[in-house]
Amino acid sequence: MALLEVKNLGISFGGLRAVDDVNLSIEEGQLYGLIGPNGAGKTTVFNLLTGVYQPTTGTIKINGENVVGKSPSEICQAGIARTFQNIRLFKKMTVLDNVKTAFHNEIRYNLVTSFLRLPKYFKLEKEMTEKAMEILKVFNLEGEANYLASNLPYGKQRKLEIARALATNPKLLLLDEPAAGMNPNETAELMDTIRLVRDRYRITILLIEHDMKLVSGICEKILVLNFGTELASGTPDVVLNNPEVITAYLGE
Ligand SMILES: Nc1ncnc2c1ncn2[C@@H]1O[C@H](COP(=O)(O)OP(=O)(O)OP(=O)(O)O)[C@@H](O)[C@H]1O
Repeated sequence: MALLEVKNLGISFGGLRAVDDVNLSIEEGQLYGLIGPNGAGKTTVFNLLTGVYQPTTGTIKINGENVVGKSPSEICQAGIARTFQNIRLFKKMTVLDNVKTAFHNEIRYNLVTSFLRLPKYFKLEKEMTEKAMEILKVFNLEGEANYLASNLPYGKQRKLEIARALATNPKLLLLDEPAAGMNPNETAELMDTIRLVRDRYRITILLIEHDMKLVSGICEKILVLNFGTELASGTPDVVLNNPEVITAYLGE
């Protein structure tokens, strides 16, 4: 059974069919790319997968469970986490605290424990700090743990967003243009980090990206959208050499 199984997914905004009859089957552990020209419907697919929008048609199953109709937080608990095209960190919080916010889904202590600073509070805080530091190490951000997120350079802010999404312990991680605004060195390093994250945490990754070097370098399969519909899908070498894809996207 595929980890993510999407069938006949569609949504309309007024008269515009932004996503139409999209099908997607992603195996556990796969690194999958979602590409297409501007306005093709890629971010809308992410918004549908994460419950931000409710589809007009179709089903979205994660490990066989249909998540259509669930709220974004319920979907996060079901195992789908995401990052955004424009960075959405808690800029006035430290790098460490940004990651720790992600644990509040799973680690809970009641108000009294927290208010009275009971021993359980310190124990859980220590555990969360250790777990967050472990994740920051994967992203080479442990040295900046106590910096304010806003003081990190752009490329590192992007990595911190991925670290925070990963801290929710997802089965499926959705990355919306993770390399946007990065220079070639930062992009190359990000590619290694994404591979490492997939291997170390055994998670499945679906990413939207315009950087074709990144897409062909790390994705095992690709789905191309154009005007909200599927234009092509398959391995990068087949898809990126498809004349229709070149005309619609690469040749634009
Ligand atoms: N909330 C909304 N209301 C109305 N139209 C919307 C809404 N969200 C998206 N759209 C429209 O749906 C279409 C698909 O947009 P979407 O942002 O998903 O494209 P995209 O492939 O992610 O583009 P880009 O690469 O530029 O980010 C566009 O025509 C967009 O204007």
